[in-house]
Amino acid sequence: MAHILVKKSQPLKGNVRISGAKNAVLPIIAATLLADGVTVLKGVPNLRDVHVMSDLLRHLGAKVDFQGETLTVDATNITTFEAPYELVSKMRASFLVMGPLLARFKHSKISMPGGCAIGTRPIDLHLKGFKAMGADIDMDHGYVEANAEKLVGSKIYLDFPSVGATENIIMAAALAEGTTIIENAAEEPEIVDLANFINEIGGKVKGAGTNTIKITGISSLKGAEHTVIPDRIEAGTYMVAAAITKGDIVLENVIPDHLKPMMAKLIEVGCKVEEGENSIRVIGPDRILPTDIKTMPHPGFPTDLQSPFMAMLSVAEGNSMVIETVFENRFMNVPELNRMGADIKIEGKSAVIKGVNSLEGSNVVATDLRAGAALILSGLVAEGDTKISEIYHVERGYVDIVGKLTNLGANIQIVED
Ligand SMILES: CC(=O)N[C@H]1[C@@H](OP(=O)(O)OP(=O)(O)OC[C@H]2O[C@@H](n3ccc(=O)[nH]c3=O)[C@H](O)[C@@H]2O)O[C@H](CO)[C@@H](O)[C@@H]1O
Ligand SMILES: C=C(OP(=O)(O)O)C(=O)O
Repeated sequence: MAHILVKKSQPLKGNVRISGAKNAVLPIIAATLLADGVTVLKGVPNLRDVHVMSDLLRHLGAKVDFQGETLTVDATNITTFEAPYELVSKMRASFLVMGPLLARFKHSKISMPGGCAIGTRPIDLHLKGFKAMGADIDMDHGYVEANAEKLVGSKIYLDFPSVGATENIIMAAALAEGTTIIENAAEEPEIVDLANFINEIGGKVKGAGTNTIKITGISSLKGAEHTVIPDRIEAGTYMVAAAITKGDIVLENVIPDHLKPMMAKLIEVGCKVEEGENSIRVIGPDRILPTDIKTMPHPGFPTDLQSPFMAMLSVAEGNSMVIETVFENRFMNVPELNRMGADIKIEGKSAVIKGVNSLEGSNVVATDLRAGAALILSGLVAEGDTKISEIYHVERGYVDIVGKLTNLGANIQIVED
């Protein structure tokens, strides 16, 4: 098992190219199951989660080839509709194959994704959507089995704008008979990218990016070529890296519109932010100013950047508050930050952060993907060595984070234990 060793670093400076979005490409790979023929995806990030999703599609019988940033899928001949525990337990997004399999083959059996470090993460809203379209759902021995004679378009109101449920229902509806309307749908940019992809393969999805999405079912879909949007969460993490190290970083390959909540907060904490057409420059202040953050579905502040922002606020000049409203257990990194000398107290959904003057390098554990990124950011400004273990979490979502930070001047390396 390897760990990441971070030493106190100089202000990070230079350009960093942002990779394709993990949370866009995973549902899009699932959606390739809807199409006959070959689909070519460009700008695909070389991440552990992308390899897991590729393996899952191969298990189902699809041909998948991943070279550089191009992923080619031919899902014309699917040989099984079952996703086993071994593959689903590696990554919750595996459950996104249920909608497309059900739509195309009227049958699907997927291991129930369990909870994870950040919360219980039920799938009731996904299933509510499939049932409304006419599927029978059975739960047995840890598996969810869905069967339908045919899927019929329906009006579905989501109790919460779940990203995954919105995606799974869009994919199921793409090949259903008639029209599906999703109300209180998630509005994240990744939903828009999925809808664009489905339209490129011949589908009819309207309204993605708003809270009402209308999908008109089509009888069959054909492969196409699509370029994945840049990763706004990876981008936000490098923006915090500039802020916390008093650095000056230009992010290339970003869509500034997707980063509005992050830019607004960074300006509040004292950063200078310059927006280009496909780039953003962030210049960190001498000392971070305190602020409050409340995570919300898009276009609110994203929960996936809550831990990196908290790491930054832990060294602010004053007190901040972070309220996590999306996942019930996303403060797992707090004890680790406190081990590094941060002063953070949790009260229910809120974390009260007393800014400290400095952090101390320690042995810490990456409890989840973004918690791991937060610890790397803290390590960049902590006195001494920070040794972060369980780094496979970080590798799920950041392409070559050690290489990209090193290019910006960070003192960071992977050490094989
Ligand atoms: C692969 C991917 O894209 N992951 C992202 C996706 O996760 P994911 O799609 O799992 O997140 P959701 O939007 O579905 O979850 C948001 C909240 O809704 C709850 N819920 C969800 C579904 C359901 O059927 N019932 C239910 O109660 C969840 O427990 C959670 O509290 O969106 C999250 C919210 O922006 C991000 O943090 C994740 O990075
Ligand atoms: C929570 C995340 O991902 P996942 O939904 O794949 O666990 C994330 O990207 O921060």
